[in-house]
Formats: sequence, structure tokens, C-alpha cells
Amino acid sequence: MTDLSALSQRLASLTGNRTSTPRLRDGVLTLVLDVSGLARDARVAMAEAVEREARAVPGVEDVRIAQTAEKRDRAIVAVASGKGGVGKSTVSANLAIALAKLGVRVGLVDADIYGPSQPRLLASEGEKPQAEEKQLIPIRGAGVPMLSMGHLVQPGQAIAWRGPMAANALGQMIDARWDDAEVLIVDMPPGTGDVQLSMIQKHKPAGVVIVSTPQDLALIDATRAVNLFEQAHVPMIGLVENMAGYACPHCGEISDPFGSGGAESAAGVMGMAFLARIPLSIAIRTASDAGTPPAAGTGPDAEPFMALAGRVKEWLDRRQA
Ligand SMILES: Nc1ncnc2c1ncn2[C@@H]1O[C@H](COP(=O)(O)OP(=O)(O)OP(=O)(O)O)[C@@H](O)[C@H]1O
Repeated sequence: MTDLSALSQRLASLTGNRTSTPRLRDGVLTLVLDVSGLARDARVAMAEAVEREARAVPGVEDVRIAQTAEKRDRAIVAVASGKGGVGKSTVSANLAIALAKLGVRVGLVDADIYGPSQPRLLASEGEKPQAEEKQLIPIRGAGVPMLSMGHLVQPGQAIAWRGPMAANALGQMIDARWDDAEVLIVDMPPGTGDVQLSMIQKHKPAGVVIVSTPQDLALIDATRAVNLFEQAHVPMIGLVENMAGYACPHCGEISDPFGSGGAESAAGVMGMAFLARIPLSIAIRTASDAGTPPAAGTGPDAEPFMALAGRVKEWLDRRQA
């Protein structure tokens, strides 16, 4: 009889204990290989190495490897706002990049059917994601794996989509091949429509970040977005105030055309954490429009996004503890 214990030990050290005890019957060796969290290339390479090792054992004529992967507990963080134009996409892109810099394995989904801006923000316009076994494969923008409605349809087309089509596209992006990503940042469309409902009901976000500008009107809109998620019992991570205080590019003096502290006190009233204040800065706008997100750099414009990412990471870590 073939002794498989030596093989078993070799496979355990080769794969980091990812193989089950091998069994041999009529010359056919079978085992289970746990490929959870491995990228496709790593999965294939590991399975090949296991097969080579097993075939070298006398008496083994054929090898059958069943690959299994645990369904990952991937946390979805929705980034939402009550109305458009408050900088939700800018915040989402820079939050994803800043989280990656903090060592979080992160992916970015642009679910904003009305104005998918992530391809522009992350300089991946015109790229088309491939699909394998009916699963989309994310592309990379500024080093972060990402998928956008803007990659799936012609510019301007998605806006005519009916709810179910948009919800279906959202599902395809969420269920794409994110490999070992532990967090997905989802840039939501503004308002409270079908994509939001599908997100809440089907994809169950771990939490939501609300973006608002200091103007009263945007804050009232923000309250509406907060209500939608709260009613569905989606945990609030907190509020980000964007375009707060204008830093004069000449003298550096900060002025607050819309008053200051409004968003922070509104967060307090709503019982939400206040996560970060991102200044209105020409440098943030020009860098974003040029596809070089400020968070990817080391200048002062990266700082508020790093602070935001730190708070979000803390929240996610607490949740897991
Ligand atoms: N802190 C900021 N300072 C200066 N400009 C900013 C800032 N945040 C965003 N912007 C600019 O404001 C515009 C709108 O931002 P963005 O596209 O991120 O908003 P949005 O809320 O996602 O809008 P929409 O819902 O229409 O997609 C962009 O030109 C962006 O560069």
C-alpha cells in the first residue's frame, strides 16, 4: 500500500496547510485544495504544483483536485450623498487609494449611472473589463482594482436605463472577481433610487459614508440619504464635509463662504460621527480632473483623505473585533 503521509506533509508545507488528507483509490489520488483569497494565477500555480508533487508518488496514476474557496466576508462601504455634485466620486476614489496606502486590500465600484466619473478620476477611460466564466475582471486605476458603469456602457447611455438594468449592472460589478479584496468602496448615484434600493436589499453594505458640502441645502439632502440607509438599518460610518473652507492659492488664507462647522454640527444632531473636512481646493479639482488623485501623492492635499481613510479603517477594524 502506498504511504501517503509523507506526501501529505509535503503538500501542507507547499501550500501553507491548504490541502486535505489525500486519498488513493485504484491509482486515482483525490484531495481538496482551499484556494480562498488567492488570485487566479496563484490558484492555477498552486494546483499545478500540488498535482506535480502527487504524480511523483509511486502508485499514483491520476490526480483529482477539488478546489474550494470560502465565500469572502467582503465589507461593502457605500459612499452616498443626497444630491449630485458634492464631490462623492472624488471622495470615493481618494478614500479607496488612501485605504490601499494604509494596507487595506480594497476595490472600487462606480455605481453612479447618472455620471460615472471614476474612469476619468482614475485615468482608465476607454478601457473595457474582460469577463471570465461570466465574471467581470476589474481593471486597475491608480493602482486600485476598479469597475465603473462608465466601463460597461457608452457615455450617456446608462442614464436611460430602467431600474432593473441598473441594479443588474451593480450586481455584476459587486460580484466581479475581486480576488482577495477585503473592502469594496461603492460610489453610489446621488439620491434615493433603484440602485440604492438594490444595494441595500441585495448587497447589504457594512456601512455608509455620507458626503455633503457645507451649504444648508446639501445638508438637507444629506439628511434624506441618511434616512434611507437608516431605515434599512445600514450602519452609518459617518459624514464627510467636502469643499469646506476655501484656501486661497496665493496667500493661503482660509475663507468659509458657506459658514463653517455646519456639517459637523449636523452630524452631531443626526448622531453620526464626523469623519473629515476636505477643503475646497483648486489643486484637488485640477489633479482629479487630470486623473491623478491627490491621495496618491504626498502633498498637503493627500492629508484629509488619509485622515478619512484612517477613520474608516478604524471603523472597519472595530466591526471585525
Ligand atoms: N474638495 C474639492 N475641491 C475642489 N474641487 C472639488 C472638490 N471635491 C470635488 N471637486 C470637484 O467638484 C466636481 C464634482 O465632483 P464629483 O464628480 O466628485 O462630485 P459627485 O458628487 O460625484 O457628482 P455627481 O453626482 O454629479 O457624479 C468635480 O469637478 C471635482 O473635481
